[in-house]
Amino acid sequence: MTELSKMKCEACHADAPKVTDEELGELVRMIPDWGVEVRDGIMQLERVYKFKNFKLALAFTNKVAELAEKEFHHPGILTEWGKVTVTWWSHSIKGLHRNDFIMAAKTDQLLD
Ligand SMILES: C[C@H](O)[C@H](O)[C@H]1CNC2=NC(N)=NC(=O)C2=N1
Repeated sequence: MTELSKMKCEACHADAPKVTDEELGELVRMIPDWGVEVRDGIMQLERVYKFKNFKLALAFTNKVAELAEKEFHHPGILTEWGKVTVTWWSHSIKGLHRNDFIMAAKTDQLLD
């Protein structure tokens, strides 16, 4: 299977399929540093990135924002002193699409 971070997001429509339980099991193993959260019934991927200070946290935040605009798929981002929490889910289907796993893998690549 192609590495997630090398894949492209597909346009996500309201009738796009959520990942199945089986796909979820496979895909989470490909992004081991990410957790699965459920908020208001919406399944989400979440990771907390640690930094030495706020300036570095903000710089990473801006990189994530650029990535989101490039792929036209946008996360929740909480930027704090020394920490950035990134949360991916697909608004249009109120859950997880393959796109969210691709974007989580691409987010990790921003650290390189
Ligand atoms: C209006 C709607 O949010 C937009 O069309 C796009 C932009 N970015 C998006 N980002 C995410 N995470 N999910 C979406 O469904 C989505 N849709």
